[in-house]
Amino acid sequence: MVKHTPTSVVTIERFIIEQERQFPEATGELSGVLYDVALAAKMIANKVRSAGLADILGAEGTENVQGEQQQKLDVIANDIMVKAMDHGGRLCAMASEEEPDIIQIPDGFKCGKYVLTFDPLDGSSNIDVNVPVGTIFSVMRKITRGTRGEMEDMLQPGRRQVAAGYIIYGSSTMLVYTTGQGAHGFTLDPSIGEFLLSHPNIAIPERGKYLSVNDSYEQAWEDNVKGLMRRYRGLEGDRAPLSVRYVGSLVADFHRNLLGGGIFCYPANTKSPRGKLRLLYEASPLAFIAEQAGGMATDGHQRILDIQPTELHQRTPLFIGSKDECELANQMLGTGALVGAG
Ligand SMILES: O=P(O)(O)OC[C@H]1O[C@](O)(COP(=O)(O)O)[C@@H](O)[C@@H]1O
Ligand SMILES: [Mg+2]
Ligand SMILES: [Mg+2]
Repeated sequence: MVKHTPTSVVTIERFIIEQERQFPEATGELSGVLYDVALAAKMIANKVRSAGLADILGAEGTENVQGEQQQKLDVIANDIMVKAMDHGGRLCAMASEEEPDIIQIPDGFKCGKYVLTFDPLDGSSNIDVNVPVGTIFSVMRKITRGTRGEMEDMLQPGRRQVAAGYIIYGSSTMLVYTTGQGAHGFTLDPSIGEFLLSHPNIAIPERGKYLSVNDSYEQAWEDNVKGLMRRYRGLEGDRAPLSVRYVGSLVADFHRNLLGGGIFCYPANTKSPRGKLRLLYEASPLAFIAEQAGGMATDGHQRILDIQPTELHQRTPLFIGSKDECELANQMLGTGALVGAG
């Protein structure tokens, strides 16, 4: 792989090609999928940036399959993703947080060998208050015969992902992705409209600094979860307390912890016994990134990437980020017993 100096100007397209060259058998189809995602990201970034001026804030007045009120930008971002991805001839089907069923490739367009699942706009509750939001995506290879995408192609464990990533629409727009060769970050240079390599080979600190959790659910947590949070906060055992940071946009909380070290937790609670976050297009893609950056992702009992999905919109408890904090989660939740100090 070409070594880039901090000053070399590397567009995401060039970086994707260099990665592809590592695989002589590569056809370029996966690279094509990543180009299309980068294009969709620029178009969504444009909408998010001027949302306040364009009357696209607020609720759409419709509900999605999760029973959530859809925001106008949820629907706009979903449309942009579908329209950017459905005619390139690389995908055979898609699935989105905002659509109940599999999104088939329209008749007349060529079907390809990949499936894409995505969360078009993550952090919807933060759209109207100008707090960072994101987009999350995951790519897997088609495993069934025939041209059309089937449920079986979607319901694959995360370890089968061939690519995954997210875009954060924050003070700058960044795209972070992996194809299993490390996790790399690109910053959108608005003056030229290009994603440029800014964070090659991201490595998450082994021991975290931040704890991201919505503890307004504390009353609804199991005792072992409460015990775990007391450990993270240094209220029990001899760990230094983590500093609490919670934006309420998974992508933004994850991104901070990926760069600065920390753990994002969305445990199950009596109201949401399977947690809130969706396995296929939130937990699995971020788990692939976390592991490629030297971190971990677990539901407290097993590796997120080993969970066999059974439903398109299934949820999972999520503990993701620095290795040290994730291992403590496994220790304390896996056995359910309160583990000794430290
Ligand atoms: O308000 P809560 O319960 O803390 O949930 C916040 C979580 O819900 C989400 O907004 C769910 O994602 P969507 O906005 O894509 O539905 C996450 O981004 C975030 O981490
Ligand atoms: Mg989301
Ligand atoms: Mg969403």
